[in-house]
Amino acid sequence: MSTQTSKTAGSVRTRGLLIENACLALGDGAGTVQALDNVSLSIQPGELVAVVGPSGAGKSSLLAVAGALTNPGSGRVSVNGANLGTLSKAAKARFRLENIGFVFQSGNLIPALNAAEQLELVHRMAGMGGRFDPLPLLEAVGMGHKLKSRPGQLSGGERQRVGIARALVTKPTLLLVDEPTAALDRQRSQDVVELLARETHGHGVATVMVTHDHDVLHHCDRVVAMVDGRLAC
Ligand SMILES: Nc1ncnc2c1ncn2[C@@H]1O[C@H](COP(=O)(O)OP(=O)(O)OP(=O)(O)O)[C@@H](O)[C@H]1O
Repeated sequence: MSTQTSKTAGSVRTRGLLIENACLALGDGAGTVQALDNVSLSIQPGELVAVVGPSGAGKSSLLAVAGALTNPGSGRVSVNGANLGTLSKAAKARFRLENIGFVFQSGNLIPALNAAEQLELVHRMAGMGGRFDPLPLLEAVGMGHKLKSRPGQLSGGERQRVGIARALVTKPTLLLVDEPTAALDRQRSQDVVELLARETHGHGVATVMVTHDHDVLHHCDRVVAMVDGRLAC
């Protein structure tokens, strides 16, 4: 598998996401499950990779270690050259906010905020400073005309679009997407994943999308399958 690298100050940095030999055991005693079993995966900037597999295969665990939410028991996870295992808890939280975008099943928007405010909040929380105009990003996802709409006034597909725009506010290196089409009909599922592909390619983001929806896989650059904590590419 080829990996894109860049030279900085004499050292070689791997861009995008690099997971090397990650193992993660969950539960304890006789109930211990090997959620990740020696998983290695490299995703380059501008690449949309789908992760498929049966329930319990380890897909959420993969997103959790890639997103610095869980430390693997062994192995190494790097995002844009930064080894997540060396970061303190606080540094990890900061790194997540500044470098990693998350998109969840239902959009996970804040009910009281309109579309523009959802994006403005992330901009403020990330301490990005300066004036922020949410319109270009919302226009990019086809939601420029619903700036003032709250989640309750939007369809499932529209909420998902706002969720994608919100995840892109910080210009993340890595976008982690969990079942984005679970609540959507066939056409909206196609639209949302097509949008993810466009934004991934346009912004040079490394995107990992967990999905059970095989109808959307043709939008992805690569599909990897997980079974029993292992990647079967
Ligand atoms: N907190 C936990 N304690 C113990 N075992 C766990 C825990 N969370 C997950 N597991 C187990 O780890 C394995 C991987 O779970 P994971 O949630 O990563 O799978 P998944 O592929 O995302 O499943 P699904 O498609 O159903 O969401 C499963 O066997 C699961 O039962």
